[in-house]
Amino acid sequence: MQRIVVLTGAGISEESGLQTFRGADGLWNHERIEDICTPQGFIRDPLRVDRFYNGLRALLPTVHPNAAHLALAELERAGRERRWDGQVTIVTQNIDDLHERAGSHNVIHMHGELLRLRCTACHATPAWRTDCFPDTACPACGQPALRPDIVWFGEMPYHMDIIARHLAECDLFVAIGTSGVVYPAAGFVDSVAGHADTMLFNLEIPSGPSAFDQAVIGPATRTVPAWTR
Ligand SMILES: CC(C)NC(=O)[C@H](Cc1c[nH]c2ccccc12)NC(=O)[C@H](CCCC/N=C(/NCCC(=O)O)S[C@H]1O[C@H](COP(=O)(O)OP(=O)(O)OC[C@H]2O[C@@H](n3cnc4c(N)ncnc43)[C@H](O)[C@@H]2O)[C@@H](O)[C@H]1O)NC(=O)OCc1ccccc1
Repeated sequence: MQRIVVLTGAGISEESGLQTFRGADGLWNHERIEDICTPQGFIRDPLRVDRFYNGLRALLPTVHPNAAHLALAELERAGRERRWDGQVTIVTQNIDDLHERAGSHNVIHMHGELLRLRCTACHATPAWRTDCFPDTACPACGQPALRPDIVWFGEMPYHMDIIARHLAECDLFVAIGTSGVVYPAAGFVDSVAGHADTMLFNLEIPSGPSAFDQAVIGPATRTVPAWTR
């Protein structure tokens, strides 16, 4: 049984029409990380943070999974139906729902999900609704303590124990569409060195010596289906 862990970043959703963070027209070119993607920024100006994520939430119904998302979902299905002796686990840094909409089930959102909220009082994670604002009462405890269920800088990513187990057991680690700048995700390739082969699918070779055994350069909608076929 081949065990594959696939780490995905904003680059896999770029051809679906979702901006990346650091590309030419990246999200971080228009907003300061400190204002939008830190707990301090949310405390300082929750409406501004809400406006930013509502902008992304409004986009989501207008975009669709692309050939790279669909290829990964098909690979998972082939494993489940024993057409291939293997298992795929997707660990995504993305907060969009395109992997699930493509049909993938084994998806771990280490940085949270755009369509979820989290109550800082009772830790419930209700689904986001259009009529939700920072002062909306939590449906579980009634406290006005809801925030986006997104991992911001300085906060511990989700499911790190499950992710660590999958990384320890995998024999192939694949990274797709990520710049390898943000930790702990950027350190996963080093953590599997010695027990797994490693492949990178990206538009460009990241700077510095590549930690990957193999790099496949090009748009993910072309390179990923060619790899899974
Ligand atoms: C900037 C960096 C140096 N800072 C960090 O890493 C920090 C601090 C830190 C921790 N450890 C360290 C070690 C060293 C240095 C710093 C640190 N890390 C943290 O704060 C993390 C949390 C980080 C998570 C922050 N949240 C995000 N996202 C959610 C929000 C949101 O989404 O709005 S990060 C966000 O940026 C990250 C990078 O983005 P990418 O997805 O890689 O996108 P990017 O635009 O950068 O690149 C796109 C790539 O795709 C390629 N591409 C483009 N188009 C295509 C295409 N068509 N096809 C193929 N490829 C393509 C491009 O070539 C490019 O390479 C992703 O993780 C993404 O989720 N938390 C934590 O460490 O907690 C500790 C802790 C421990 C105990 C207890 C408490 C706390």
